[in-house]
Amino acid sequence: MSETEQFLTNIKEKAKSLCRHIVLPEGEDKRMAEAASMASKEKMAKITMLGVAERITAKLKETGAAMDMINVVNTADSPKLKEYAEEFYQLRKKKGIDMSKAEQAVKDSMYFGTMMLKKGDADGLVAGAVHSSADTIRPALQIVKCAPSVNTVSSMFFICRGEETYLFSDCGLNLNPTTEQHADIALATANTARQFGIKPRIAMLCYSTKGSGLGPDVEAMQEATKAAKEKLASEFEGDYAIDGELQLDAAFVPKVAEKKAPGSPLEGKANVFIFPDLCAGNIAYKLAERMGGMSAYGPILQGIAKPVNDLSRGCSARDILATIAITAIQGEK
Ligand SMILES: CC(C)(COP(=O)(O)OP(=O)(O)OC[C@H]1O[C@@H](n2cnc3c(N)ncnc32)[C@H](O)[C@@H]1OP(=O)(O)O)[C@@H](O)C(=O)NCCC(=O)NCCS
Ligand SMILES: CC(=O)OP(=O)(O)O
Repeated sequence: MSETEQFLTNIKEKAKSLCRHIVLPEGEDKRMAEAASMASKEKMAKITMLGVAERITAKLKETGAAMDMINVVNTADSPKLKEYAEEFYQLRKKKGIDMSKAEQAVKDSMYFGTMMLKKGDADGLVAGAVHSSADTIRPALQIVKCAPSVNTVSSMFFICRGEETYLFSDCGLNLNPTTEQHADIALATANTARQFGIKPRIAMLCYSTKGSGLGPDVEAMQEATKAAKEKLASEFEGDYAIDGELQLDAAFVPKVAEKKAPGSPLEGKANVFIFPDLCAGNIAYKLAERMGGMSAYGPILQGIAKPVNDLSRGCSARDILATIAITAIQGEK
């Protein structure tokens, strides 16, 4: 992992200029305290930490946090519980939730934090250092829901080293995307790239390049490429390139692209990689991070109405800090 990574420097600077309010529901985790402490000292965001207040405060003091930037909420006896339970009940009653279940649900910091976001009591949420991705993303899907005119919430990672920044998707949410979902994922990831100042060069990945391999998965990525091209042509604002189906080397190595995909608009210089399914995406990002020594920030949710971002349970405090910065930028108004 490079200390001079350009992406991290840039997003921290941008987040500082925004100083958004980010809620961390897993406030008792040591890495959360370390990340909150770093964010507070750099005046990167206002932070609310949820859990048992005494334990959180003790950990924050150990890290020398700037306490004027951090609010600690004892979730179990917050005066907001009643209001959040009522709202959660209204949102989920059609799904069979009664008032007593709603009261129980919002005592859980993950649901409490998500309700803070819903009610405008925070600008963004970061969790997943303790909870699995499913348990982090589910409350967001139930409460915050899709952004207007979006059908598919998806997730991506920023994969970084030195001056290099790549976007990988979907690595955390959609198990086996349909053709339509693949097109949504490609569009959403192109939009994320643009939001972070990157011109998207999108590769729709497979084990085959332009028909070199056979099978239903090849056909699926050919269909997905066609649908993604159509969606981008009609809905993406900005300059981009897209091609598929491509193997990773044909997407990423110019000399290999010349051989395997001559005439590809990507010319072996893709920076956005769309994976055929969650197995491939999740394994690929962990390979880049754990064997390739690159930084991996995410899963960053795309297409959700307000910024909620997940983490790997194996994350570091630095990963959390980067995710806080990304969340702040996504919430820019
Ligand atoms: C995220 C996940 C938990 C959601 O599935 P689930 O718990 O079964 O929840 P449901 O299917 O009941 O969906 C809950 C709500 O989210 C909505 N939803 C689910 N997936 C969605 C998507 N991709 N985009 C938009 N909405 C979605 C559903 O429509 C439903 O809405 P409703 O309850 O208001 O009707 C599931 O997709 C999952 O487990 N994904 C993989 C996570 C994972 O293991 N990642 C690997 C490590 S990063
Ligand atoms: C993103 C991810 O893979 O999360 P975890 O490592 O917590 O399963």
